Amino acid sequence: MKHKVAPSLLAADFTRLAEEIQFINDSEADWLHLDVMDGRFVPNITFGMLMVDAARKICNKPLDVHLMIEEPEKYISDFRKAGADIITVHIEACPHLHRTLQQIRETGAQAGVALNPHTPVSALEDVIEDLDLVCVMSVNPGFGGQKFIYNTLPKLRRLKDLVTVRNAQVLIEVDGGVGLQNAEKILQAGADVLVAGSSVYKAEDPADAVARLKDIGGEWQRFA
Ligand SMILES: O=C(CO)[C@@H](O)[C@H](O)COP(=O)(O)O
Ligand SMILES: [Fe+2]
Repeated sequence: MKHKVAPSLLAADFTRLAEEIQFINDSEADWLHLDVMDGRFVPNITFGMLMVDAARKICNKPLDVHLMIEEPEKYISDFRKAGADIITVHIEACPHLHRTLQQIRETGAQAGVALNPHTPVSALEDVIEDLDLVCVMSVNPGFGGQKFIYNTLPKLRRLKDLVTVRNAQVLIEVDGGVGLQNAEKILQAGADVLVAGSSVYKAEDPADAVARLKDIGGEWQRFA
């Protein structure tokens, strides 16, 4: 399966939001990634369901909503109604993760769980079958434009092994500091989805940046 690229709107020019969302339709991007932050789970506040709702009206590709919020279970149905296709919660914010994942799937959305850099892959052993996506954070969540944490690569290999051994239908997403300089290594370590904020939206030619990210690893993936 060819990997997916999901530009993160956080790095877009907010004075030209409609165009920046429309760009997803016109480029080779697979999904639009939306970073919801509450100022409690992470030390930053971004946007909520109104932005998801606005993006839904413009974007004709799946909306990948990354909830960096406490008590995400309170807002899942609102984000689904706003148009989220994939809803990802943080394992560190979910004392009843299994119930929260069921809640997401009951809305009809795909269920994702994100792991902060310090959270081990082993934390997923008992929920791997209840997931559609695992988002491996390769920066500490809260801000765009941070440096990729290289320990993420062995972590991805451990996650890929777990998914393979359990034959789980789970996509592995990597989020934070992803760009042309490291994408091939990330894909080789097992990623299926690259989230890319700054490396796409801050590029001179964002459509070309997406095309190049999509093109990486073409050969070894085809023969893998
Ligand atoms: O969730 C987050 C950050 O918390 C990410 O989605 C970033 O928004 C990705 O941006 P870059 O690191 O690619 O600039
Ligand atoms: Fe994100």
